[in-house]
Amino acid sequence: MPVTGENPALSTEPASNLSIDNLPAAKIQIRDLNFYYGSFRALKDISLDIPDKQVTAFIGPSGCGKSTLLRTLNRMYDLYPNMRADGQIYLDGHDVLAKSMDVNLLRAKVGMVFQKPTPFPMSIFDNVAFGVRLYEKMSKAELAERVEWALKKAALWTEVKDKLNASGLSLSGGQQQRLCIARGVATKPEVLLLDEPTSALDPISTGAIEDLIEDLKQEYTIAIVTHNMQQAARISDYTAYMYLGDMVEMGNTDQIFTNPSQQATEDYITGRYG
Ligand SMILES: Nc1ncnc2c1ncn2[C@@H]1O[C@H](COP(=O)(O)OP(=O)(O)OP(=O)(O)O)[C@@H](O)[C@H]1O
Repeated sequence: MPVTGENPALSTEPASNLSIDNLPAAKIQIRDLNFYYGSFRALKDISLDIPDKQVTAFIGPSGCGKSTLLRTLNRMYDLYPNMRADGQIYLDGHDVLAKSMDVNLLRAKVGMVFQKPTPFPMSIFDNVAFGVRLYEKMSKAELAERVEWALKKAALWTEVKDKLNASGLSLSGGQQQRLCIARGVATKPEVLLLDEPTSALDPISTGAIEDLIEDLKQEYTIAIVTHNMQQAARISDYTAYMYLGDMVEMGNTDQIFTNPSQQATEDYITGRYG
């Protein structure tokens, strides 16, 4: 990570809308973040910390800006000329929004898995090896070892170890999503962004991916967008509730689900919203 826009002063300053006791060290700090699609302001002065090696869930009604926030964290919007972010995002104190930020390196550190499984039209092995080949130089044996490691992490190895040359597209939906997670962890990112990763999956595949998230948080910082309130309650340590581009409240998941400080949060989680 190039040393650009370092701002160590931020690291001890918690964001003001957090109601969190003993928040672990922040991996990502977001301050006064606004995001625009053309003239439409989809994120409004968002400030929050994403704690290191924890699962943070983003919940809120459709269109409130959850995916936009996630995509801002690894600058997925960069290719679109009419989209822009202002404010500050720091990853370990490095300014993510700085022009000088190496975006490829950023995306190697901050991996993303999307709602729909998106395997590349290539073999299972090549799907997982894709990002590794892009970012690292290693021998064939080392690459094979890394692919096996990633497939094991994604709880897919036993199902595919005898058909690594088969197309990624030949797998079931749940397997394809675990393949995408394997591709996501293969580059050993520090942060994993999961945008509704189980919304297209059956309960068994969903359970497998939830177990996997629990396991992955030992090593990775995870931010997940989910519409499934039970899922947020089951797998996250912290929960942030968003509404119409605002960050209404963030807190310990138990506290948000049992004793939120905002009426709007309570209305949403108890199903009274809308
Ligand atoms: N490419 C785009 N161009 C213009 N506006 C967009 C674009 N993508 C999203 N928006 C708008 O930005 C706002 C936030 O959208 P976003 O997809 O982040 O919401 P969300 O909370 O993730 O919704 P959902 O839960 O339905 O996925 C919405 O008003 C949406 O219409």
